[in-house]
Amino acid sequence: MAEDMVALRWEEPPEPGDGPVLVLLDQTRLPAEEVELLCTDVPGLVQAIQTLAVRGAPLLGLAGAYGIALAAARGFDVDEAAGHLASARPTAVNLERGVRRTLDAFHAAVPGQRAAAALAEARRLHAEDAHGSREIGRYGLGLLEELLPGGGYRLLTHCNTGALVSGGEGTAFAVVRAAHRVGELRRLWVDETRPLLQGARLTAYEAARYGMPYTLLADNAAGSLFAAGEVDAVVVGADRIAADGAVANKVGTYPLAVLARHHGVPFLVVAPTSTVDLGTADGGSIEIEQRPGSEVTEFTAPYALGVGAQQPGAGVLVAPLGTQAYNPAFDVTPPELVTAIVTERGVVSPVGEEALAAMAAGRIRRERDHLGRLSEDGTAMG
Ligand SMILES: CSC[C@@H](O)[C@@H](O)C(=O)COP(=O)(O)O
Repeated sequence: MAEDMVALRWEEPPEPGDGPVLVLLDQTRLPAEEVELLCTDVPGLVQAIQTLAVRGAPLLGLAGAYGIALAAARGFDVDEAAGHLASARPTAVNLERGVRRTLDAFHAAVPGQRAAAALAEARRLHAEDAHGSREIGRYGLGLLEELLPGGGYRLLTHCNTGALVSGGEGTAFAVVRAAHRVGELRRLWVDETRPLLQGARLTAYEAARYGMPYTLLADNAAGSLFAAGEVDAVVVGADRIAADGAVANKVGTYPLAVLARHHGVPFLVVAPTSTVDLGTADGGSIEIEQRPGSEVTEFTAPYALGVGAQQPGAGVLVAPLGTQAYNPAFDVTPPELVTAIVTERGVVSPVGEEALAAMAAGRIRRERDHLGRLSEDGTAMG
């Protein structure tokens, strides 16, 4: 089995006196080439976040956390760095949380120990993410076994949620990996994920790497696939889950949820509890990132997508010059369309405010809660 890709790593200075480096696998260059991007300052990291060289909710959390550690180690103004990093992209709550956690650790330490404390906290988050990802795969597979007892799953996924977004195997893709490992992945349907093609460029890349049976489709081909009865379950990630269970994820997720409901297919959202934001009441309160229209009006070949090459005019125009484009990066799926949310603590189903709050408070009992049914005292029962 192929090794997991390392999406992000911390490199200590080669010589005393040099600063450490945050090394990112530049996701804008995949699948054409595996190129590393070296970040030595906060503006460089902010640019990498905004151009999607580093992306996906859990990895954004790690990038934010290590960004604070980098700022601290290199003697930059850490509070200023935190402001720039946390606001680099607005929708994935993990980014601001990764920044906040590390910043708090930095300030809590005594002077002289602060840079080390920030780095230790970033490393803790990294390890937690890897561990959480394993648990997510386990719970997700358990849920599939329960919902689809015949095995041989045909799963549809959107965007990219694998090792490229995580310290481990990812979120929704960790469930796909778990199904593949036990020989029950009959087909992975990969939505290409317009306009930046995270499905085609990244998920297909990961699926091929791990020898999965996968097929790529244009996003608008999903309807005919459901109609043909070819999808057993949809598995997607999340960028922010509001207190009522509304899910913000890559644009194109909501239409899949509507299709899934129409065709009676389970729609599973897979995310660490760090993506659940009880401070955001509902889907309407989630800020949705709007991206440049040029991502829609122009085609840019993946191998030319490198950081800096995403300026308007860098690609080939596919619409009349001056065309306005609607380009939200995410959409919101209402909780009533979500069959279950799979986290590293267990499965929440049905999705609702009370169940999510109990889960966030750690009151889901492991092993026995695949259906997430709540007992009188708010704990999950099997
Ligand atoms: C675990 S990844 C979950 C989400 O972050 C993922 O589905 C997604 O929408 C990523 O969007 P991106 O714009 O590529 O950062």
